[in-house]
Amino acid sequence: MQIPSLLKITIIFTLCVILMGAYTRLSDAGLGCPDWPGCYGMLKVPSQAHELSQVQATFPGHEVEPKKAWLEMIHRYIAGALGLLVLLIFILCLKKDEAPKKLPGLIALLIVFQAALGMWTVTMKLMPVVVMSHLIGGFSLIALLLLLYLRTKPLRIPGGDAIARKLAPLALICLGVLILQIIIGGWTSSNYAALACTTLPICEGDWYNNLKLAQAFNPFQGEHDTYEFGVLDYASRMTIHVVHRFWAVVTAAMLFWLAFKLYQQSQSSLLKRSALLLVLLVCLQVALGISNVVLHLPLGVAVSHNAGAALLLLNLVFINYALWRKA
Ligand code: HEM
Repeated sequence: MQIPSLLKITIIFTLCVILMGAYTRLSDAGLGCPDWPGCYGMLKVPSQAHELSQVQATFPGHEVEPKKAWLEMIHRYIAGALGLLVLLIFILCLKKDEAPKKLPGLIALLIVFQAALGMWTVTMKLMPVVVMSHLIGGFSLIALLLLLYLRTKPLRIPGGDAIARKLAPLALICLGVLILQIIIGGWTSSNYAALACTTLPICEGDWYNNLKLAQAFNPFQGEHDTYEFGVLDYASRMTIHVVHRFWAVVTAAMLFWLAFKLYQQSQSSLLKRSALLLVLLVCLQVALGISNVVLHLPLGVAVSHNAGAALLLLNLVFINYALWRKA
């Protein structure tokens, strides 16, 4: 199989792993298996009588919840399969003279680090800074895979669009703004701050005087037996939520501006289509964010909000690549 085809499959597979991770976390199944890499020390979820009595002996006080444990194990197995795909891509790139070497090497290192973050997510009992880093690791992985795909593909992307090329710095700033919004989103979900503010357009009560920025964004939250369901007080959670909403306004405005400029100035139909897709994705993402609040975080909407963020990131990586690429 050709490297670009393999990369295409791997990118789609990575999106599935990211969504499965979000589904697992939102189903409160992140600690479905309290150990790593096995589940209660086994390759599959313990279900037989003798396995359950072994669990009682090695994990006293723990009760196996099959649904949660399976979600966690399926996520681990498909993430393992993704690791093998990434390794295969790395080997194929090493073998092929004209293929890039550094980028696949970086991706291979990233997936090893991502596996370590997956382990720490469990062993450090859902510590928010680890959970958020794991989410960012997944997003970085899919973005770098797309970059590699674009670099290995015989390109039909315009490189000589001199007018649109002037928009490259704006596109890069927009990418930075979006990445920050994704990080704040990850911080919102890993601190269980989604429902700390349920009115629109801003929070209930005297929210402005209750903002606690320093506490809300302190990555060190002290020692706790578990961070499941969050350890921050209400005001800090509300602050995180408010910042995510405010930065969403900045993000949406910047991305709309980029899309408008790109559509207006680009000579290429591919870039014009990317600009239209950007507008569509921003509208969808904001609508899903608002639905998260109004409908009290239904699983399907929350997972779709995660997918929307990943697609926005991919679109902006593509636009940046097309604009920054040498003619
Ligand atoms: C460009 C706009 C936006 C982007 C890129 C974005 C991105 C994200 C990301 C990446 C997450 C973490 C998802 C996860 O951990 O699975 C998140 C969470 C969240 N976002 Fe947004 N978001 C945007 C706009 C909004 C808006 C406008 C609202 C509400 C008015 C909103 C409400 C939320 C809520 C409530 C969560 C927490 C969900 C949870 O606990 O799983 N977002 N966002």
